[in-house]
Amino acid sequence: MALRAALRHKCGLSAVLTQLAVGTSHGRVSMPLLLSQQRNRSTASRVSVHFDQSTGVAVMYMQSPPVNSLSLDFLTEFCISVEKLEMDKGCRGLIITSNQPKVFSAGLDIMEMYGKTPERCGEFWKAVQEMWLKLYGSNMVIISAINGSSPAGGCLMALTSDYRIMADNPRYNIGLNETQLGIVAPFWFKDTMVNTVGHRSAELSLELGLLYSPSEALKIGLVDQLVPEDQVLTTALQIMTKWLAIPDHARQITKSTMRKPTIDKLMSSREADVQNFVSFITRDSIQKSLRMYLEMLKKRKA
Ligand SMILES: CCC/C=C/C(=O)SCCNC(=O)CCNC(=O)[C@H](O)C(C)(C)COP(=O)([O-])OP(=O)([O-])OC[C@H]1O[C@@H](n2cnc3c(N)ncnc32)[C@H](O)[C@@H]1OP(=O)([O-])[O-]
Repeated sequence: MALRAALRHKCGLSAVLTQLAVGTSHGRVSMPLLLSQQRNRSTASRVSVHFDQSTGVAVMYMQSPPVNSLSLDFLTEFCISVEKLEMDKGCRGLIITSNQPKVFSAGLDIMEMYGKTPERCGEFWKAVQEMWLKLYGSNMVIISAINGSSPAGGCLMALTSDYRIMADNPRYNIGLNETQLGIVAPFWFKDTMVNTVGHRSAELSLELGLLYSPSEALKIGLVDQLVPEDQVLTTALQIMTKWLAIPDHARQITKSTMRKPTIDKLMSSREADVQNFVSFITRDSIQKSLRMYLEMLKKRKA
């Protein structure tokens, strides 16, 4: 009851305490749950958060069909959910995974960058920054349970985690493939990649817009562990237990020491970064590249 009241007080949003049992398909496990998320009256929730108070671990399922692309609506709901967990002192660990088949996240929603006004593009980019800041600077242990492909912004999301576990399925890929769309990953995408795989691998990866198979991603350190597809979430829960055995304050200060310079760099230039994105993405030549890429995606499907 106290937690329920606290959540209401802190978030100003409805928090629903409920006991649920989650099925065992797609690597999901059964556990008692606290479901705490924003309810949207007109649309289905794009994220679903299952919080086990007894372990202090929340599992966040992205469920925005068809491919969990990061639209403004998705990012808004996602950030509210992360913020609520961050404010809940009982929540020490967060696992991010997907409820969509074959895809973790297709990255930024291309339709948010194509044919939109500069104002709308700016609003969208602020939301992308917000997602990165919330995840990369989180006090929680964050583990990505990557149960499908994860290109571009999907890869960025995974890169913000403390640990990445990917399904060992050669049909999936992960990487910052922005140059293949004719667009440029901003400095903070690049810095997050460099911090993870080192300068040379990041340089090759970003310039060529490489998408890596799970085994290639493991080789360069883009992911930390591969497991059979049906074990991604259960492994994430096991690994989380190890991370939570470290005293929070020591781990959090260490994490902050590692990440603060990268975070400060964006914090000190957020507005300039928005202006830079808007002027770049609204160029005719970039809009043409995006249109061609969208057509290619449709053709590939046909
Ligand atoms: C400076 C900026 C930095 C930018 C960073 C980014 O993240 S840029 C983003 C870079 N991202 C990429 O390059 C990833 C591009 N996507 C893919 O490579 C594949 O979709 C997949 C591997 C994620 C899933 O394969 P699959 O065979 O399971 O699925 P499928 O291919 O059949 O697609 C189903 C439907 O979803 C649609 N749609 C897909 N992605 C996006 C999107 N991001 N957005 C919007 N829509 C998207 C697709 O058109 C199709 O629509 P339709 O025809 O039904 O109306």
